[in-house]
Amino acid sequence: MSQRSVTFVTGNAKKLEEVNAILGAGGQFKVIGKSIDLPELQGETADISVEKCRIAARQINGPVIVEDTCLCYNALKGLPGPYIKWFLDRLGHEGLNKLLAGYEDKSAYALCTFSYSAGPDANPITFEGRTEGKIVPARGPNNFGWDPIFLPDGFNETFAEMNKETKNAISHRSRALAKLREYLETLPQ
Ligand SMILES: O=c1nc[nH]c2c1ncn2[C@H]1C[C@H](O)[C@@H](COP(=O)(O)OP(=O)(O)OP(=O)(O)O)O1
Ligand SMILES: [Mg+2]
Repeated sequence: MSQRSVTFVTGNAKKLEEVNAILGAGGQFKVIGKSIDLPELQGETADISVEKCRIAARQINGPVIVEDTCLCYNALKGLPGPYIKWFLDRLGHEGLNKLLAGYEDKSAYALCTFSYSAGPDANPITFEGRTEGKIVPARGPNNFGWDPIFLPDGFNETFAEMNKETKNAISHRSRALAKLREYLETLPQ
């Protein structure tokens, strides 16, 4: 079995670490990280991911994957969604909890949308993964984004408290990557 190389364009080292651990497991795929902070559209998540992917494919001039991650509050009808990066940056974990102070419903979901492009002229294809949970006051190490405030359904530990293997088994990212992997396996070598 020969190994396939996949170029993942992201400005986020933690994402790359997880994609390496998930897609790289088993040795079938070799993930090559390219650190470029790509411009992002406003709008629906799938469109953001697709446009990011087009830009990345042009810059790399070859096959690429990218992803866009959302944190969506049900009480806020899906917001902050794709804008979570800026909400987290300005409000912090406490502010992200306070946003829900006026609501009983603390439920939220993490949504990861990968896009794959075969090259600069190809149309990107998207793969989504979603994990349901709720927003809680921060618990656990503050190593990756909003992990300390996301408590996945069925668990007593936040994403930040659980070990990496557990997060990677149930995360939005791993669910999207399972679909992407299946697709990549159908491509000619
Ligand atoms: O599993 C995760 N657990 C906790 N936090 C996370 C996760 N995944 C992304 N995040 C954070 C990073 C950023 O604050 C925002 C998504 O924004 P997003 O544009 O997708 O990521 P980014 O700009 O850091 O990297 P990229 O260059 O791939 O766009 O949520
Ligand atoms: Mg980004």
